[in-house]
Amino acid sequence: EPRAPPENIAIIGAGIGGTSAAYYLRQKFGNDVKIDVFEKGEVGGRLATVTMQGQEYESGGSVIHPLNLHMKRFVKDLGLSAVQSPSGLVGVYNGETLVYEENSWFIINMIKLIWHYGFQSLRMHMWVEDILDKFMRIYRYQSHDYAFSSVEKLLHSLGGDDYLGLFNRSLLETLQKAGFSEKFLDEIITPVMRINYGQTMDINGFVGAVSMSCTDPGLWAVKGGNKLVCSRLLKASKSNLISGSVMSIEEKTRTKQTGNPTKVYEAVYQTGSETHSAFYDIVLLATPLNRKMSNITFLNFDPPIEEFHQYYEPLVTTLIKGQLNSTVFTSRALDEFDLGTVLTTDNPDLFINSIGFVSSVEESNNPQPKADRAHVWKIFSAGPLTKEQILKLFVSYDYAVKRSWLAYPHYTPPEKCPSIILHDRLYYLNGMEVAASAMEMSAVAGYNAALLAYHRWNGHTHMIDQEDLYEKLKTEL
Ligand SMILES: Cc1cc2nc3c(=O)[nH]c(=O)nc-3n(C[C@H](O)[C@H](O)[C@H](O)COP(=O)(O)OP(=O)(O)OC[C@H]3O[C@@H](n4cnc5c(N)ncnc54)[C@H](O)[C@@H]3O)c2cc1C
Ligand SMILES: CC(C)=CCC/C(C)=C/CC/C(C)=C/CSC[C@H](N)C(=O)O
Repeated sequence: EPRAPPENIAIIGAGIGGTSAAYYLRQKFGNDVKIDVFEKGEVGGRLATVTMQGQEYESGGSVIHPLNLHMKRFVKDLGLSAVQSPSGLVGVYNGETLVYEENSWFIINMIKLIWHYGFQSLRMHMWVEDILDKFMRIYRYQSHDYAFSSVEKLLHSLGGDDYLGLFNRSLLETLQKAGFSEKFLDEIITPVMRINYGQTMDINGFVGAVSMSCTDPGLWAVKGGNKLVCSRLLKASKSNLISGSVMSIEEKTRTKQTGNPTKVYEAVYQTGSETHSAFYDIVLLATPLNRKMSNITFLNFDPPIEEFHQYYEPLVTTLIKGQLNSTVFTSRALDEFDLGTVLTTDNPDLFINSIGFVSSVEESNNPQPKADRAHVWKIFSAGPLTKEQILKLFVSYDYAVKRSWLAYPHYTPPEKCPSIILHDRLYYLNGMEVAASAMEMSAVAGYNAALLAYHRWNGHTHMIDQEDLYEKLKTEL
């Protein structure tokens, strides 16, 4: 007889990871289970917007890759729509001059890239494409309900030891071994790592490939804001949103009038000034568990639940409406400055990682800012910008809005991913970020955790950590 479904499930965190998990748990366990989703801040988490002059702009997760099939499917299933997110013409600034500038003519760009870097740009594109092709296998595995009990086993299922090896070596080591030149690595690869992860090529090779995929055409975003996916997933999953902060989790034994005593988890949480507790059969932790980001204490577990010390990179997103001082980057006349995004090399004198022209969440990016007009620009920096620094970058500005984050893991390969199964029916999603931090990665983690919880609840061990899945499913239609 199939086991009766659980009565209560708790998900801590209403970002894309937690809300994806809620969506898939509902699909697997059916309509009778109660799903509570706890959120201490805004639904969406690191998918967030800031408002300037009545317009909303992405301040957190902004672009989605065309091959991110979970995000694509959510937008379709949840009645949302996409807007294109072109970055406009890209330049690379080294603190003195633009070492590379894109041209609006494709053929000119090809000639410039070959002139400066030979065929390395083409080789890089092929390396990234191979890694993303293998990553796409996860969608077939999950569509057949297969789950993995660790991030390492999931990565290994995509491409064996070599794929897992990406995760254990730095991007620098990987690309040096592949024969890429220092000039190409310093002027093209490092600036992309700086805009996407605020780090250098010391990050692991897998997240480096994920980061480089952001140079592909066809990047998009959700019209109205990427965070809408989370609120719509919550609604579609018929979950209960509890606006409160979970402080502790402890395993308890509950005896009922009928039947045997059962093991449950007690979650103690605060809403406003009041403290409450509730009991759950299954708990999913959909937030980074380091103290600064979630501050959840695991009480009386034996053995104790590991402490999480994963350092997350501080990052500040600043949105400024003003007229860019293009003379910072080039001596050319203002009206000849046509770059939409300026990346930077790893120069300690530079106080920004990047600056890019952005449109509101309601419209597609118009990639061609007019140099003589005030636009909204998004700046990523390690710390808050001073007024002097802003006045260096802008001839004049009307508004500046900033949002500070603990944005992504600080990557230090060889990486050791935290466990997904922390205890019998206690699951952790955000270890996936140690492989790569992106909204699609959290959606994959949410789906995987939902499948894992479902199969472990029902004893479907054959659906977990299956070897050679790629070969097994190759013949499936
Ligand atoms: C500035 C920035 C730019 C980015 N750009 C991109 C991009 O362009 N494309 C892309 O794919 N990714 C991007 N990312 C990464 C992406 O946004 C994240 O990987 C993803 O949103 C993480 O989702 P999550 O649900 O795993 O975690 P989060 O979004 O962090 O959600 C965790 C939630 O848990 C809540 N929480 C924590 N502790 C508790 C508690 N004790 N009780 C209750 N609630 C709790 C938090 O408030 C939070 O809402 C960016 C991130 C940042 C910061
Ligand atoms: C998960 C896979 C296979 C692909 C995801 C690619 C992707 C969208 C990665 C996001 C990387 C990231 C964290 C970017 C942050 S900055 C984004 C953008 N450049 C901006 O300026 O907002």
